[in-house]
Amino acid sequence: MPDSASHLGQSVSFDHIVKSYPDGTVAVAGVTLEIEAGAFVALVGTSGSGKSTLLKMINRLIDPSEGAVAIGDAPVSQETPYALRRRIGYVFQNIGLFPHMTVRENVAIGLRLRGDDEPKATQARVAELLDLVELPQEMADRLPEQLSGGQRQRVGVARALATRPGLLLMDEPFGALDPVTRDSLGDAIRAIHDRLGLTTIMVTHDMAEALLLADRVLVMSEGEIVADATPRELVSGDCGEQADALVAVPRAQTQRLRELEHE
Ligand SMILES: Nc1ncnc2c1ncn2[C@@H]1O[C@H](COP(=O)(O)OP(=O)(O)OP(=O)(O)O)[C@@H](O)[C@H]1O
Repeated sequence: MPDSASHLGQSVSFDHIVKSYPDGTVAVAGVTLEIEAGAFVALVGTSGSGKSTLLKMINRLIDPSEGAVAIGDAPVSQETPYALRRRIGYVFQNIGLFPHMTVRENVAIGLRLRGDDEPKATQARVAELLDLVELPQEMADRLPEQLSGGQRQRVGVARALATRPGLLLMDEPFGALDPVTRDSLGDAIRAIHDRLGLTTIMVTHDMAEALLLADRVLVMSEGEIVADATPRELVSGDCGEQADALVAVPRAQTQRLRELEHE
């Protein structure tokens, strides 16, 4: 059960979205889809398939050339990018913490920007967020350079959730991490998603990660969604050539590990 009504996930819709650039590149070539409130969706595909472009059109880091994106019933184009981003959590690879600010200051930055900086309340909220991302409280006074890569990503998640957004966007959030850290952070994110009742959209090129964490997997190729299926459906096959090729990678690895066990 979600523990905080104020986070409440929202639906996201893409209506005939195209993004093309002056040099003729078509990054997104006509995407229409609806992501239901509360879903954990993974966007997978090979490099250059348009995943990041599609994600960044939700928080207006990129505006579409054609079509409309909406959160709930509200078109994102009607809100200023600044206002929009204050209510959408965004986590990306190498999270971009401010190096001269402590963990506490980094986590609280969104609260401060909206004028919500009463010291006691901020302190309490930061403590709550550190608990949520399973970081020890004593790390609040450290600088980012005094943390491991995985710990820094956890700070990034805490910062993204500080203002209680209902929507969490993640672009390769575990990209730079070792496999063990990646795995435990993935589990932590999924638990946070469930606990807060968020809508989460995660870009990854790792099909295994998508299959293990998401409820629904969208496969992109050359700017189009070529498969839209649950992990179970993807593993069963028949979700199209590109999807099958991506699923074949973790499948072959699992098979090889099984063989090693019996050698
Ligand atoms: N400013 C730009 N001008 C021209 N083409 C661009 C621009 N930005 C992105 N592209 C192109 O748009 C396509 C989609 O890029 P995008 O970053 O969305 O892919 P991606 O699937 O997220 O890739 P990756 O997994 O490598 O991050 C790519 O071919 C990229 O080169």
